[in-house]
Amino acid sequence: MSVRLSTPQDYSRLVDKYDTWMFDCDGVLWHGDRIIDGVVEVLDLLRSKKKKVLFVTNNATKSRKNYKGKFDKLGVQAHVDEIYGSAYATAVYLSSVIKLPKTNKVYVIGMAGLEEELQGEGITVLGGSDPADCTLEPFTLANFTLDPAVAAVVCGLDTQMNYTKISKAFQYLTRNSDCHFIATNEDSTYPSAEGLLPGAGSISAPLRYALGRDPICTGKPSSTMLDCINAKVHYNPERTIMVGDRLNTDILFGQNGGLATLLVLTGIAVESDITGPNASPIVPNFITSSIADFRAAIDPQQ
Ligand SMILES: C[C@H](OP(=O)(O)O)C(=O)O
Ligand SMILES: [Mg+2]
Repeated sequence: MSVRLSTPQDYSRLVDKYDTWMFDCDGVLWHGDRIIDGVVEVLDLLRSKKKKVLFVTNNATKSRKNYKGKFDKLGVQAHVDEIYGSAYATAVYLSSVIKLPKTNKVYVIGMAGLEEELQGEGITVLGGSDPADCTLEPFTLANFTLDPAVAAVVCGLDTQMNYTKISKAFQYLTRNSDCHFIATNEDSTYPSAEGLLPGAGSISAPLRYALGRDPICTGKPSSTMLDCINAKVHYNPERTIMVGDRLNTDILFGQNGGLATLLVLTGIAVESDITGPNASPIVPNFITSSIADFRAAIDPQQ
């Protein structure tokens, strides 16, 4: 049963109870490039109380460095080592978990931030933002030469998705049975500033359907993202809380990692997801409308 936070004591007690706060980004801190009201004050409150703050996003369109630029632009204090994205988790998964040989290459359906993180791990990338692949020209196999060095296909949110990219990825995944199929994340939608848009899960869907095969997912709720954090940050899971807006990624990620979970209703999840006949079986520990509600925990005497 979830606890609905409501009184100033509820918020101040939660702040006191947890030392490490992991925040999802889209739908919790911002919608696109529009910051959610109250976020700066509440993050400042947590930092003033010496809380560890981490940012854990499934959005693979940006690298950690890109995100640092976004935080700076939005006036949110963040250090690049506090930022964990599914692009980074995917790069670490390829380099350190499956230990992809550096002679191999990766075909990417995704954007520059994902390419940057992969290249940061010494991985050679094909596709992605390459103009030759970002085309609406008809794709024909007669004009395609398979690169035998490609040993993995990575699929993330790609606003330049097209038939050429799906077809090339399909060739790599069907003509080489050992080729890894990896999705940065499986969010069906994501909350832009103007409303919902198809997410990375809707970008990999055509490939899944054509292949009849599911990818390995490296983003939330997969433990890969938490493994990346564990490799860099020391924290006590019992005094750590994951704050998210999507039940089947953020809250499930927190539960899988043995963390407390707080659902906010400023992003994907809506009231009917948590109450009523069609409520999700994924039940957060705590629920509040917005991160801004924690302003009630800011001592007016301070
Ligand atoms: C929605 C998700 O980002 P997050 O909410 O994990 O920051 C994504 O952009 O697919
Ligand atoms: Mg989110």
